Amino acid sequence: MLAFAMRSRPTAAKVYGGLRYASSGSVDVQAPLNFWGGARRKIQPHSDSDPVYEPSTGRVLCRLDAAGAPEVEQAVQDAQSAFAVWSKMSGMERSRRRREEIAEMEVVNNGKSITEARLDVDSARLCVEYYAGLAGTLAGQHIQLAGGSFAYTRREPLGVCVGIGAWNYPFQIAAWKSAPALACGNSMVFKPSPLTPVTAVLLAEVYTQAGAPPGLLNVLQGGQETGSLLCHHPQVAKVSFTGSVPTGKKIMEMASKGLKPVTLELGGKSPLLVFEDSELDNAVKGALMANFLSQGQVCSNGTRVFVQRRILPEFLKEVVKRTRAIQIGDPLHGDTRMGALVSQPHLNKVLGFVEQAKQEGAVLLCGGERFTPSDPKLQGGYYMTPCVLGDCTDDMTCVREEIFGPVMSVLSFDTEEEVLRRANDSPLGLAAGVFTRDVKRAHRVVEQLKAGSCFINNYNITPVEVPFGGFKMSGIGRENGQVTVEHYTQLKSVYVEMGDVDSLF
Ligand SMILES: NC(=O)C1=CN([C@@H]2O[C@H](COP(=O)(O)OP(=O)(O)OC[C@H]3O[C@@H](n4cnc5c(N)ncnc54)[C@H](O)[C@@H]3O)[C@@H](O)[C@H]2O)C=CC1
Repeated sequence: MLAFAMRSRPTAAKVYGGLRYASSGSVDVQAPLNFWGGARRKIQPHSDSDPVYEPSTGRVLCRLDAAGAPEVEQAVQDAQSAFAVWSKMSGMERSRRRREEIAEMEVVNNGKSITEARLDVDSARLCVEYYAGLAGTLAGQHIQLAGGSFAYTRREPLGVCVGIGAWNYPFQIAAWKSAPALACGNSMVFKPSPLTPVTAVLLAEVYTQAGAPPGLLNVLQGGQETGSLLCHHPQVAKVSFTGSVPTGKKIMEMASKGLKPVTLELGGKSPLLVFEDSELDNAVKGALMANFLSQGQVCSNGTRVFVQRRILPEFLKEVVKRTRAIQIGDPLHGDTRMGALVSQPHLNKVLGFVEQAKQEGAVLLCGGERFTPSDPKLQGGYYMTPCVLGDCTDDMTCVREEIFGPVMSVLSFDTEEEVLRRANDSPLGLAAGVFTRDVKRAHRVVEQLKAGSCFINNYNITPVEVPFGGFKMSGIGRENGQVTVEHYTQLKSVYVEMGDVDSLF
C-alpha cells in the first residue's frame, strides 16, 4: 500500500499569506494544461489554438490546446486503469490518500477578487476533506430473510465519470465534482471551460502529489467538441455538468444515448424576499451577497429582490450607498471587492441587459456602466460598476432572464401570498432567500418556495455538508452533502441462501 504522509492542515493565513504576484498583468501560463496518467501533457493542437484572456487586463494569458479524439481516448483509458485499482480499495484506504495540502493559488484566469478566490480554494479543500471523511462510511445494508437466509447491498462505484465545468468557479467546480466521485471509488476525466483552463490541472497535481494513482483525475481542455467526445465515449459511466440550461439539455440528450446518469447544475433567476419585519442591516448585506459575489457571475444569485413596500425607500437608500462603495479594480489587490467580468463579449452582454432594462422602464439607481481602472495595465480589462435597478416589474427582461453579471433588480410587494406567487413564477428554481424576524413566516414561506437551496436570513452560503442543486430547469441531482454519494455509486443487492433450493421443477 502506498503510504500517504499526513501533513498538518495549513491555516488559510499560511496558505495565502504572501501573494506571488503583486498586481495583475505579470503572470504567464506556459506549462501544458492537459493532464492525464498523472502528468501534464503537451499536445499537438488539432486546429488553431484559441487565445485565453486575463480578464483583469485583457492580455492573452495562454493558448487553449483543445483535446481531440486521440487525447480523449488516452485520458479515458488512463481513467479506466486507475479505476481498476482504485475501486478495489476500501473507503478508508481511499480517504488516507486524499488528505492534501492546498497550495497558494491565484485565480488570474477568472478575474474574481483574490479574497473570493481564497474562499473558493478553501471550499475546494473542505470538499475534498469532507468526502475523504465520508469515504470510510460507505456501507451497504444487511437484510434478514426467512429461514436464516439474508441479503446484503453493496454500494459500488460507477466507473469513469466525466466532469464538465463552467467558467465562474473553475477550481471549486473541479473539486465539487472530483472529490465525491473519487471518494466513491470512481475515476474522472474533467473538462474545464475553455475560458478558464488554468486551475483544474492544479487540482489534478494536488491529487497526484497526495498519492492518487496516475489516471485518477485527468484534465482535458477544449470546448463543445471535446465535451461531446467525452459524453459519447462508451466507457464513460456518468456525466456531471455545471453550466447553462441549453448546454445542460444537450448533455442529457448525449448521455441518454448510452443511458448514462447525469448530474446537472444549471442556471437560476432566484428570488430574495425581504419582509418589512426584517433586520434591515442584515437584509441589505444579504442582498449584496446575493448579487455581487464573483462580479454577479454566480448561478445561485438572488437577482430578483422583492422588498415589502413600507421599507422599500429605506432599503434602496442603504443598498445603493453600499453598492456605490464597492471597491472595483485589480483582482489581485487585497482590498478589491469586485474584479473583472470573465470576457469582453460577456461584459457587453451584461451592459446590454442594463440598457434594455432602462428602455423597458426600470430606473437605474446606480452603476451599470463600463469601468476603467486608473492603472494603465488594467485599462483593457472587463470591468463594470455594480448596478441596482429600481421600479422593476415581473415582465421585464432583467427580471425574467439570467444576466450573470452584477445587476440587482428590485421589485416591491404587499402581501406574503402575492410575493410567493411572483417568486415562483419562473421556469428556474435553483435558490431562494427570505429575510424576516418572524420564525413561523420564514418556515412557512420556505416550504412554498420552489427552489432547491433556500436561505433564511442569509444568502449564498454553501457549506459542503449541505446538498446543493436545483428544482425545475435549474438541474438534476445534487452536489455536496451525503446524498451525492448516491449520485456517484450504484447499488448491488446480493441474495444469500442458507437452506436448500426449493425448486418448482
Ligand atoms: N447550478 C450551478 O451550480 C451553476 C450553474 N452555472 C451556469 O453556467 C452558465 C455559465 O457558464 P458557461 O460556461 O457559459 O456555460 P456553458 O453551458 O456555455 O458551458 C459549460 C461547459 O459546457 C461545455 N460545453 C458547451 N457545449 C457543449 C456541448 N455541446 N457538449 C459538451 N460540453 C459542452 C463548455 O465548454 C463548458 O465547459 C450560467 O448559465 C450559470 O447559471 C454556473 C455555475 C454554477
